[in-house]
Amino acid sequence: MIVLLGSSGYVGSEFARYFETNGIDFQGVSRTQVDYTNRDTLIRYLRDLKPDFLINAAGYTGKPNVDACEFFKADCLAGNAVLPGIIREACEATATTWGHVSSGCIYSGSRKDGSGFRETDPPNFCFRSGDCSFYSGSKALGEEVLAGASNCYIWRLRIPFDHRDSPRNYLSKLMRYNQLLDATNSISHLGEFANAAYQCWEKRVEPGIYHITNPGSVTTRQVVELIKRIRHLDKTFRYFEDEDHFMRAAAKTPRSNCVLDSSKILATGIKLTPVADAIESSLRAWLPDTEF
Ligand SMILES: NC(=O)C1=CN([C@@H]2O[C@H](COP(=O)(O)OP(=O)(O)OC[C@H]3O[C@@H](n4cnc5c(N)ncnc54)[C@H](OP(=O)(O)O)[C@@H]3O)[C@@H](O)[C@H]2O)C=CC1
Ligand SMILES: Cc1cn([C@H]2C[C@H](O)[C@@H](COP(=O)(O)OP(=O)(O)O[C@H]3O[C@@H](C)C(=O)[C@@H](O)[C@H]3O)O2)c(=O)[nH]c1=O
Repeated sequence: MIVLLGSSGYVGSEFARYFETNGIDFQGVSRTQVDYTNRDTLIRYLRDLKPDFLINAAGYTGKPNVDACEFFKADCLAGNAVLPGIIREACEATATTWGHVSSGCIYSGSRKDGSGFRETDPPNFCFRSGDCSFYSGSKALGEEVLAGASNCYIWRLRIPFDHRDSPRNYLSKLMRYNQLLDATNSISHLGEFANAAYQCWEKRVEPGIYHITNPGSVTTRQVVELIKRIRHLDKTFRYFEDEDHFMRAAAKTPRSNCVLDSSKILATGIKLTPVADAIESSLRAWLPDTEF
């Protein structure tokens, strides 16, 4: 059986859906049921339950976006930097193998030759490198806390999207923002992310860091072209002149826009659809949310 921390959240709900769809036995856990932010409580819980595997989909993202992390720094550090350390200690004390949902937002740009960052590249959008968002800094710290953990997968997710219209879905955001930042990004189909992360455990892939982004990268303009062509949206999309304009007009903190190399996970045999194809199928299967 799998323990799923943070099952009430956007990413946690996707893992829960995946387990339900595939008939996989799991227990979703919320802090209101078991205070998994307390190490002794978590150890007791794991000793009683003896799960085969634990997934940490809990953390602090800020709502509606990472700008909010600039105002709730203690929550952000507690959820993203301290909590992974508590889970590590509890999993080591109970010999539980586990996986942690991290973020690719600890990078900015691409490698000097234009290729995507690999898992071996040090973060360049974190507290140690200087300019970064508080969110990204806290996620990079969370990974530092996990350095050397032998029984742990670190899965880097980025700017999730799928066919479900939602305030957290990147495609929904692009359809609704008043103005867009043109940037180049590697991004993750949320369902494929949950599948690939679980497959790491199922196939007993070597623990360590994995970029789980759909192969390739896309510019904002390319995604908008797909939205226009497939969703026939009657909207004029406007763009910020540059990042400075974006920062002045719409953001409190800089965003990570980056390209990641996902060849490490692909080399394990785990499949991910090329990014443009994954976006296209999400838009074709689009489930609009009229209340949002
Ligand atoms: N959404 C995104 O765009 C991306 C998210 N991620 C990472 O995925 C993880 C989950 O994100 P997402 O599902 O979007 O987040 P949500 O806010 O939707 O859900 C996170 C869940 O974490 C639990 N939690 C535990 N500690 C805290 C805390 N200190 N503050 C807030 N919530 C806490 C809560 O569950 P409960 O109270 O029920 O226990 C909450 O529902 C995070 O680590 C995030 O960094 C990575 C890349 C992209
Ligand atoms: C606010 C805003 C953002 N953008 C762009 C900037 C960026 O490229 C993209 C996403 O920015 P947002 O502010 O919507 O989302 P943001 O909160 O930065 O999203 C991030 O959340 C955390 C939890 C992660 O880990 C990331 O992977 C990523 O999903 O949209 C616009 O084009 N226009 C806007 O008005």
